[in-house]
Amino acid sequence: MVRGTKRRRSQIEKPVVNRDDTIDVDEDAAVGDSQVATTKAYARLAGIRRGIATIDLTDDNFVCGRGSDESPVNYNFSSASHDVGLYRFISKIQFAISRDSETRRIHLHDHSRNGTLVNQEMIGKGQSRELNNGDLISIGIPALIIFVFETTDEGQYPEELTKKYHVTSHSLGKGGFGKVLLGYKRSDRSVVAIKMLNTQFSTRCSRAIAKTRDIKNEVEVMKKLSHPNIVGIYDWISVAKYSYMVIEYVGGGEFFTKVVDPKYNRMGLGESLGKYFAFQLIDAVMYLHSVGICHRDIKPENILCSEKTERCVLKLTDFGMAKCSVMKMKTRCGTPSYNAPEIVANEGIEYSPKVDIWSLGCVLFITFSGYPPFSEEYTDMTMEEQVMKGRLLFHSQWRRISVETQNMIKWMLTVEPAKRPSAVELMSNDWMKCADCRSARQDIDQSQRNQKVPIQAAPQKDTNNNDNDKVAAKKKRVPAL
Ligand SMILES: Nc1ncnc2c1ncn2[C@@H]1O[C@H](COP(=O)(O)OP(=O)(O)OP(=O)(O)O)[C@@H](O)[C@H]1O
Repeated sequence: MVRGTKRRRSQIEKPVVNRDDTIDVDEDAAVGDSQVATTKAYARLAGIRRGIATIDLTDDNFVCGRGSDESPVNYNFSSASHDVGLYRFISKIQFAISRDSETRRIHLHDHSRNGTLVNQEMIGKGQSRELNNGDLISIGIPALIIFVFETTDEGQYPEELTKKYHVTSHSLGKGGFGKVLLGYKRSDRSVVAIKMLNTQFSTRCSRAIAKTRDIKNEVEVMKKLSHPNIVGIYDWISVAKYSYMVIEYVGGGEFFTKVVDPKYNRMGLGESLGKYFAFQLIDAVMYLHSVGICHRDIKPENILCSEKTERCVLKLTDFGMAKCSVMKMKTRCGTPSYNAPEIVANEGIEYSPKVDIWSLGCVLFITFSGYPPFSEEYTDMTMEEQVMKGRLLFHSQWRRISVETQNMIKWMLTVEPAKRPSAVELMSNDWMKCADCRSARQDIDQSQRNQKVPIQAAPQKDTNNNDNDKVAAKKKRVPAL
């Protein structure tokens, strides 16, 4: 309890703190008075940071902050006072929430000098903003997310989903069949990505029927997999028009964005960083093939980065095209510029998981050099011809890349599948015995150790230079939104 807040507490209404969801809240803050508790909540502040309660909003006006004799509050954050990284940002009056009795619209009013953010956007002292279901509320900086605002009257998402997850309005990206939203598991408040797929068109559009089948297949395949370089799946909920895949949150964006980052000047990521990523992708593909799965759509857009930092853990995703490789694979699928010659030939002849090695070769070619090996833009021959001939152009970018690396890429891009290496052959090659590959291994192991700690938002910068704070921040994973 923050000193001075207790005596005045009775003067303003207490919030109802939802016990199901509450962690480490002191008794006084946790118990609402019975008069208020019987009133139906119109909205809820779902605490998603350790020590922050979930608060049912029943009254049209609600105030929170550290509180004091002069500034009484409904919720005083005393349960988070141990959380130095957060508590130092909280003002006596942090923000207020009001509901218009006529329009029923709900607004957040920022009263803090450090500021309150809604969906990562600073509101600013004295400013207000309307709140909508799923909005994220942070304190001071975007990464310090403390609440998900949830209205209680909306059936926006199916109960099967919302009883297990807080679904936020924060979009992580859009795909061909829907969007990906940030979410939190109710059980441990860990962060997840919720991929919403619209299956409505399945009755009308044959391509969408295929995609509906893909979703089931994608889920079945993902459920079989467990590897640090492959996005994990937690849940799959399918209700009416929508399918919701609850998957591992990977916060650093697409690998594609990294490869084309202007800071590399269209020159590629270079030998050292390239090998660091090559090791991870070869390891992921070696694992996939060892459990009998062929991805069939490996490309930089289907690889996610754990962080926005230069060195990060890569995660292979989008298993919509994946297939159990003991089954016959004949279908022409994937992305043309990454497709192996045996797929491009389209002769209905069976192909093998070596098609993934070809696609991986294309990904690594562009990773090392900054330009794709095969493209419609190379006008001297069609892309099909380029692929069928395995025609590779080594421009000046390759001058800074070793001959050994060039040979490895050429090996992966061998037209004849039988002569193309398997992932095991790649991994056991001397090329993989290097400091960058060892460093990748260490970083993967470290990220797995970090994942055992419930994932929570934490400050990105330690401006106080407080050692205890630094240790605490290191233990937590910061979702880079
Ligand atoms: N697990 C995740 N964690 C964080 N962000 C993600 C995650 N999965 C996807 N995203 C974000 O959402 C965007 C769209 O992802 P999605 O997989 O739906 O795209 P897509 O491959 O184009 O879609 P489709 O599966 O329909 O082909 C990605 O570019 C990425 O920015």
